[in-house]
Amino acid sequence: MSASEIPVIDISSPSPEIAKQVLHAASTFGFLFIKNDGITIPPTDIDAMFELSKNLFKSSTEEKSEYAIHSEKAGGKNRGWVAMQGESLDPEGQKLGDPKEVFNIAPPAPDTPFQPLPPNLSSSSSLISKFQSSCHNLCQQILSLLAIGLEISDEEYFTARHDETKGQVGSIFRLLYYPSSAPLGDDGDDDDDEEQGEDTKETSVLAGAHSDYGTLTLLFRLPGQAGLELLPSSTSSWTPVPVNPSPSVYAYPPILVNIGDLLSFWTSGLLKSTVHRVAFSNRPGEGRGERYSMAYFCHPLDDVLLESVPSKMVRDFAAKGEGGVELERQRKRLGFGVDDKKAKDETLTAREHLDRRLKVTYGLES
Ligand SMILES: O=C(O)CCC(=O)C(=O)O
Ligand SMILES: [Fe+2]
Repeated sequence: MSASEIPVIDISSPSPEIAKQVLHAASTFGFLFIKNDGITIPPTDIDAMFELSKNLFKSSTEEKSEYAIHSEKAGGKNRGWVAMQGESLDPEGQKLGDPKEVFNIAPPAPDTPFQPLPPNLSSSSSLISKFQSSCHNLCQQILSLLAIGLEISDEEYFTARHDETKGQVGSIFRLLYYPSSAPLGDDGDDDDDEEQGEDTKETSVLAGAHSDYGTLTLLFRLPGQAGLELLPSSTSSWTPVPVNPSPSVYAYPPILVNIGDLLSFWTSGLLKSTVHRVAFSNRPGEGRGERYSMAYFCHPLDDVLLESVPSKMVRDFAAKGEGGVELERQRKRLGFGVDDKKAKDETLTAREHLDRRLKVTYGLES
């Protein structure tokens, strides 16, 4: 496939026809663009969030490390700051962690104070929570279209399972920063380059190959800072995805959406959680500029089960033998270890699944 095949869909007037377009993109590419009409997620908010993110990552290591990921100060598990090489999205393929910094912000839960934030974020907490709710609302609109596209009789099947007013969800809004680098060639760490894979002499991998853990991800990038590449299951070559597929048509870059592992599980693999990475091609003698991105990872309520959705289309797909939850698990290398009897034999909840993925990503002990 080529990235130009990923459709830009206008969902401002939802209809069964639009639902089919969303379903088609989700089951073919696992990626789609949503047209940003300027209202869905106001571009001024996107710009303001990027400015906040730049200020945050420019602050000193001492300031950021006060809010270290998983720490009490940062509000607990999966919240707060991840230092350079602090996480590995592809632990089997990469020896070193990703050369990026990250700050994870959870959505405000009912009756719970906003997670503690460093001063340069907390002074804009109303912008952050407005941005998070715009993202959440867009995810709900897409989920509603997917339920219609899949002909699930309960059109609220997905949205009810992502209703943030009903309890704790695993969603995370993530700011990402990939620092610039000096030209490669004489850094003396050839061994590490080799460990990272065959093509790293020509390509620096900034975020290792992975699929996202949750339901849906919304991804925001800056013009001139593309970097994202997909590995469609039908091919073995990495396909770059532009920030704005058609700048002359779309005044605002459309919002990139990708299907996460949970939607893939729920639909026995009919919807594709496509493997992707962030890479930069090294031209001899040239360094790499810094890169910023933001990802909103939409997850369900913690107690939602990883079970098949009631859709004839999903049952028919699974019956053809192309899909199935077990197969999906193997494809995504989600055998959580031979000792993990529960993951093998029982239906996990969304929270149990997320905790297992985080454990692998961060090398957590419990
Ligand atoms: O930085 C990007 O463009 C993508 C990051 C990503 O795929 C992720 O954090 O899951
Ligand atoms: Fe990702």
